[in-house]
Amino acid sequence: MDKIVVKELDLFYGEQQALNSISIAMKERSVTALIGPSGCGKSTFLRTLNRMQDLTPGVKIIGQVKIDGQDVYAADTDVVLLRKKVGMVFQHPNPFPKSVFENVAYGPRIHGETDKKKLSEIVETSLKDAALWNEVKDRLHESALGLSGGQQQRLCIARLLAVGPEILLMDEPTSALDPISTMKIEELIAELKDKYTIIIVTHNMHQASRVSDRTAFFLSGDLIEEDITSVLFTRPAKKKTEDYISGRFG
Ligand SMILES: Nc1ncnc2c1ncn2[C@@H]1O[C@H](COP(=O)(O)OP(=O)(O)OP(=O)(O)O)[C@@H](O)[C@H]1O
Repeated sequence: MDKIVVKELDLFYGEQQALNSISIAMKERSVTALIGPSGCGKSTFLRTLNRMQDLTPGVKIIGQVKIDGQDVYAADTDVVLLRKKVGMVFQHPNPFPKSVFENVAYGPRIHGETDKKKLSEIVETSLKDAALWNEVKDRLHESALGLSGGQQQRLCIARLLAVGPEILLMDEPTSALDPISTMKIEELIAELKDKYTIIIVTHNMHQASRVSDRTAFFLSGDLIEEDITSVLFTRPAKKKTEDYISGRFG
């Protein structure tokens, strides 16, 4: 079933158009990778899915984004609920300067959970689901800033999972990590897709082919081609895609 359906989406930063009539559908419980050279609009597109662009002055968006059939840009959309449902992980892990426990408990608390036992359960489950529990269970009350970069990124994922999202947006989640930490995040993505719909921006085509079911290739604000990942990388339909994946530019 389609979880996200985008139709003819244009985005302008002031006068400059950064997305040109993007149409794409993303299935529930699947991983879609967004690839393309720097500045092609991958991150911009990703941020339209949970209205992160609302925070950028001068942005104009035309077209439609529907999640579970609901128009994300409708006037009555509750943006706080939208961001609970559509969580985001960034390029650089950004845990709060608080304990491991408090990082994960933060979201549920904001959404009104006060029961200590319930909070402990949520923290444990979220850390387990983010494949971090075994590494931090004895240091839950130590600062999150003492964790390694890879652990911090998994903590940020646990922090998202704690509020019960359905869609996870990942903007180059491993670009600041070493190869082993990267591998752990990739393994985690493979596990998470049983429950969540995942969209990942990556500069790394090997990563796209390892983690995603479908890949979308962006160029200069256009969605050039979107297909099953193995098809896009072996038999692309468009010349521009072929040039990019064979390393002729970008
Ligand atoms: N806040 C902003 N204000 C103005 N222009 C912006 C803003 N953010 C991005 N842009 C422009 O929009 C275009 C797309 O940028 P975007 O960051 O989405 O590309 P990207 O494909 O994610 O690139 P990268 O891989 O380098 O992160 C670029 O031309 C960029 O300069």
